[in-house]
Amino acid sequence: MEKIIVRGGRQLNGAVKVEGAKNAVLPVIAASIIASKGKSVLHDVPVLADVYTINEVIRNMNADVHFENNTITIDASKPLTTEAPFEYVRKMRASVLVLGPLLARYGHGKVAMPGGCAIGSRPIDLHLKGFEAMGAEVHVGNGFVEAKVNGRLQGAKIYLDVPSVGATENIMMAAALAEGKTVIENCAKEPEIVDLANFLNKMGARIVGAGTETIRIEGVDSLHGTEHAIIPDRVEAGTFMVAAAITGGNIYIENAVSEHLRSVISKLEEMNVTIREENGGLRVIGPKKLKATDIKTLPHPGFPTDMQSQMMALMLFAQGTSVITETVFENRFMHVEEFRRMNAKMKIEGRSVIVEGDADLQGAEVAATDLRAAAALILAGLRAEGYTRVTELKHLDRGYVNLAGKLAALGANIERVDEKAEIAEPEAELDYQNNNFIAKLS
Ligand SMILES: CC(=O)N[C@H]1[C@@H](OP(=O)(O)OP(=O)(O)OC[C@H]2O[C@@H](n3ccc(=O)[nH]c3=O)[C@H](O)[C@@H]2O)O[C@H](CO)[C@@H](O)[C@@H]1O
Ligand SMILES: C=C(OP(=O)(O)O)C(=O)O
Repeated sequence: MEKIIVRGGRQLNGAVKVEGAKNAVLPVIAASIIASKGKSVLHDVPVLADVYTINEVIRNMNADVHFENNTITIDASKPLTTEAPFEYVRKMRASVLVLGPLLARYGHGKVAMPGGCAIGSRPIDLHLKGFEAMGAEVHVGNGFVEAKVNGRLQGAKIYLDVPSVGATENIMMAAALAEGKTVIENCAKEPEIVDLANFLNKMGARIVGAGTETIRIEGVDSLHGTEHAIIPDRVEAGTFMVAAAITGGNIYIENAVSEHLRSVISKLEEMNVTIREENGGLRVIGPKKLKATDIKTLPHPGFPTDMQSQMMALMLFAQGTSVITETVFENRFMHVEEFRRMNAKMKIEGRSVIVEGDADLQGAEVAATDLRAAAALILAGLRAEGYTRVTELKHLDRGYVNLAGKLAALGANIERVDEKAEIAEPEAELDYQNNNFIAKLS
């Protein structure tokens, strides 16, 4: 079992490059199986556990997948099988995104029903309602969801009760090959939706309006493989922004797209963090004193739930009390208990957490409860007193490429070790010339 050990107290400085976005590449890989002709070549693909999982899902369906040097080549032109078993869906809920492409191309798809996860119950009713509106028959039973249609899906007008990212993606992919026009109203507006629409359009789809609350899709008869570069990961960028802010450091984040990070930039600025656009990236400079603020997570362009726990770590060091309200997932506060192990003073009130600032945070052994919680605990460890040990790194590896290595390159005192190595290597080995930035900041 591996863990990350971080010792707080170092200011982070330097430059870091953001990878391609996990949440953009997963739907794009799922969409690649719609192509009945030609190969798709995807660039800037992050080397993540989730990418390996979705590659396995489509390989298992008979697609040829080759992943090397951040590029994936996918040939799905051979006949595919139309089933995704539980072993993949259990590892990664985004496996359910193959349902729309399968239904569109073959008139049939069967995927293990994704269960809930640490952040909430995460139903897929809106995906299924969309398929039904397009004429599919949907059956849920024996742990599977199966959708079929006789002939082609039919274009339809679909209103989403909540702007679900996954439902928008699944319906958009299905509608790309449906007969006639589909209109998705109250759809998700995330940058990853725009990236998927751009990919599908390069494959020959006719989609307009991605990034707004109404997407219009004119179905076409077939789609072909294409070449596409994945957009940069706004959540990874946001995580490094918090790393600069929490250590009072100065980090240049190459590839960070300010347009995708408006709400995060605005909240960090409220907390006194300096942020400048520079050569196609962002420079982030942490202040001497962070100011408390309040955050409410919302669908894009509101504040992203995937940055909620990292901001909670930052609020611990702000002057005053901050409040975080989580409106997207009903159970995304599992990390609060772990922060408390580090001596954080936090109170959960319904869907809000009241975070007491000026924390006297102390290193402790803590467990990641989801992938963003893993990052948040590491961020807190950068400024906590002593050693923080973060376990359950399988969550981190789903969504971050070498986070410990990248933070170390920026000056953090951080190591990833397996438990045996830690016993062999006493804490003293990890010690360093403490430049004590906390003293400088106060
Ligand atoms: C792989 C990927 O891109 N994951 C992201 C995606 O997840 P995902 O696509 O699963 O998230 P959704 O936008 O679908 O979920 C948002 C809310 O809608 C609800 N809902 C969703 C679908 C449905 O059929 N019925 C329903 O009620 C969910 O329970 C949740 O409360 O968007 C989330 C919200 O920005 C992010 O946190 C995830 O990182
Ligand atoms: C919740 C997340 O991802 P997923 O939807 O893949 O679980 C995330 O990226 O923070």
